[in-house]
Amino acid sequence: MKEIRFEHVSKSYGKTEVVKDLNLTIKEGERLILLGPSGCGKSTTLRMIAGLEDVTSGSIYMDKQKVNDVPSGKRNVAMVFQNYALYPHMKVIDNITYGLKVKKMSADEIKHRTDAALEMLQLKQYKDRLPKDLSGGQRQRVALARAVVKQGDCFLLDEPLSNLDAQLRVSARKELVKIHETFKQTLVYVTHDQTEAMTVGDRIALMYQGKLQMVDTPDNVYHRPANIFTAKFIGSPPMNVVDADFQQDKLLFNKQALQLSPEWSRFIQETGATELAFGTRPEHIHLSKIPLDNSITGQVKQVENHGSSYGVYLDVEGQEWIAMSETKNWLPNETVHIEIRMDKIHLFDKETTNSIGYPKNFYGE
Ligand SMILES: Nc1ncnc2c1ncn2[C@@H]1O[C@H](COP(=O)(O)OP(=O)(O)OP(=O)(O)O)[C@@H](O)[C@H]1O
Repeated sequence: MKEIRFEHVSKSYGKTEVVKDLNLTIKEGERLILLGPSGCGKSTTLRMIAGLEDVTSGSIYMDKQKVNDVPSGKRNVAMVFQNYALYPHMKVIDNITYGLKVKKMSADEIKHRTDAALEMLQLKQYKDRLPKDLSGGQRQRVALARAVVKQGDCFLLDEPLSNLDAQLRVSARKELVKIHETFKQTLVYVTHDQTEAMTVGDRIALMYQGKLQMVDTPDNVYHRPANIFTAKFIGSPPMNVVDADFQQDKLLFNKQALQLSPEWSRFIQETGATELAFGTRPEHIHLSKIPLDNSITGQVKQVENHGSSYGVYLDVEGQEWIAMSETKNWLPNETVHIEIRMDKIHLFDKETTNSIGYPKNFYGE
């Protein structure tokens, strides 16, 4: 088990910097998720840990050792790739044991480790098959078994579940967490799927355009997003983030106003912010056909069926909002009253896009 530390790490391909001044400590034994949209630099970051990519500037440490110049084979990491990278001409058992044989491990130790991995990943009955005769899910389990038997210090996974169907992903996700709880290696997991990140991660490191946006627990990333990008990336449908003005104890949307709680108005005054972006999650909005206390109005644009609830798109003073509703009887162009959970709001500095923070003792802290 090892701590992995990035100190001012940047990576460029030619003139394009794809990872920018990354400072991140991955704690020994934790499950850290590298999350972000396609092309944000997550795979490159993982490959730098594995030693499959050079670092352009800065340093990577594993515990106290700087590993920039340590070759991949000497870093004691096990990696699972998105396409599994199994040897097509080798049986399952040989795929799993190959790396151990290359390392000249004793036959007894190889058998011990392999039997345990076959058992854990329910692969015993497939051990003599070739990869082409396995389903996607089974191949994925072989790739995991091959990584598990290495018993490396770090377990690196690059979108390991992306080739599986939705149901298999859920069971594979649980299996992975179980494996990790057995071995407790430092686990770094790349995905662009926020559900996977929320369910598997002890912490999530969210990246965008090569820059780390926030690193924190799934709860904090969801409830206390550090900036507008994080607020909109996490959560589905995404958080509404719209322009608002602050005046005394009110938030103004053009001529309409929402009353703030005394804690929030004091807090905003303390920060001195006036140009604000206001955030509210679609599930924290309640729609009504009749006027409500502390509400504003908007016009219904479209209703979308989400299965268990309906997404209602609204025009509020020229800005688009989305609210979740349990009912679908909202008519296009109808004026509706919008009530917001004022204890669950988010405010961002419009210029920097960073959260202005939250009043002390808010959410019962
Ligand atoms: N060998 C390479 N040469 C040039 N550019 C590269 C190379 N590898 C990656 N890139 C570029 O670096 C950027 C980051 O790529 P990376 O694979 O790390 O992104 P990612 O976040 O993992 O994306 P995805 O989820 O699509 O795999 C992308 O713009 C990509 O095109």
